[in-house]
Amino acid sequence: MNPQSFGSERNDALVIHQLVKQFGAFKAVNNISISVPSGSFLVLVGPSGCGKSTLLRMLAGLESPTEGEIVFDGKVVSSGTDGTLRDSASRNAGLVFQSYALWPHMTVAANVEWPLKVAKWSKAERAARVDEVLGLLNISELRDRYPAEISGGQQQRVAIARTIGPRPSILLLDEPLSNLDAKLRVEMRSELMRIHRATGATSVYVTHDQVEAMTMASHVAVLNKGRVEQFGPPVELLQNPQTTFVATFLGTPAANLIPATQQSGAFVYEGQPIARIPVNFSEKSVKLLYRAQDIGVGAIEGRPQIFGKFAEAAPIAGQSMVTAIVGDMRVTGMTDGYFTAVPGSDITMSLLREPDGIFNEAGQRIVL
Ligand SMILES: Nc1ncnc2c1ncn2[C@@H]1O[C@H](COP(=O)(O)OP(=O)(O)OP(=O)(O)O)[C@@H](O)[C@H]1O
Repeated sequence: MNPQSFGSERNDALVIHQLVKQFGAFKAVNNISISVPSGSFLVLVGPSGCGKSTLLRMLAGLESPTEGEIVFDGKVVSSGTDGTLRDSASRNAGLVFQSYALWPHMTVAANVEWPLKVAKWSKAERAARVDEVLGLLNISELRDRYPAEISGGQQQRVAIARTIGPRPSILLLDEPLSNLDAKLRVEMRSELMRIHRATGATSVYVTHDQVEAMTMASHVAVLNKGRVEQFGPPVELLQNPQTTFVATFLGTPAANLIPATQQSGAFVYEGQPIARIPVNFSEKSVKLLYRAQDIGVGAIEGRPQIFGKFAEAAPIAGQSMVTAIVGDMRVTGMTDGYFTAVPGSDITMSLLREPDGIFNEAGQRIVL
């Protein structure tokens, strides 16, 4: 398929088409295709080394693809086929890094003005735009300070102001909050969402923090070893993970997966029947998905039980999230109030409902 027509047919602002980035024989990005409409907030999430930054650097034009294409607003900006590599200005993309890299010898206002000068905006337009973006980021009063005279969180705001100044249609953010403390991170998350809406740009945001991904995204791509494990709206990924990797990577706490085998008409774990077998189901060995809220703490009459050793409990909104070590698994359930026990002591967990998904041994969801 021609990616250019693919992009314009779909009318999507960002189309990534069969993208590959190879370092020697190693494929850091291995055949990724994703497409999102204008104004989307696409989050790339995944464990360390899965290829998030490499993909973002290709979107920014800092790396060229080995194969495949990137299409912004219907225009091919990078192509592994014909070697197209537009620079970041002509691809109308703005990049915010983890490290803010402000120019230390320039004031806040001058830092924000600089890219507008480079883009040859007139003096009056520059002055108006600097006022506007400093206002948008709530840092107007810092305009005459130097980077060394403001806090880390304020520097981050300046870096964002500088990036959105030239009105990029695509905003690329590489773990921009990772240098901030926990409280500031949460505040800046909402701020970034507000700025995203105010600019109308299509944003691509890289993080390894799945909570950040789930709160901010309109679309999430979960990456694993250079490939997309699953792509979709955050709720869809949470409710309907297609692989055990996604099920255990997303969600707080992550879902539990209990191995089971078919024996005399039931799924059995450690000799105990724990779940019904769906009709016409042939797979012998499976992994059953249970949400933490579907696992109770203690023996509950009439429900299948599993036995382990107490590991830890964390209070969450009036409930306790209780984790047991069961064989070589961690199993997390919920109970009302504040739970405590001696680490290593025996604990019984009850499965309150039938599993919320069945996966084969290769980790793929079995569609019933
Ligand atoms: N210039 C390079 N040369 C060789 N290998 C590279 C290069 N850049 C990245 N890699 C490798 O490609 C893989 C993906 O790296 P990348 O930085 O994209 O991962 P990431 O998902 O962003 O990780 P993190 O969350 O730790 O930042 C890693 O195994 C990395 O070592």
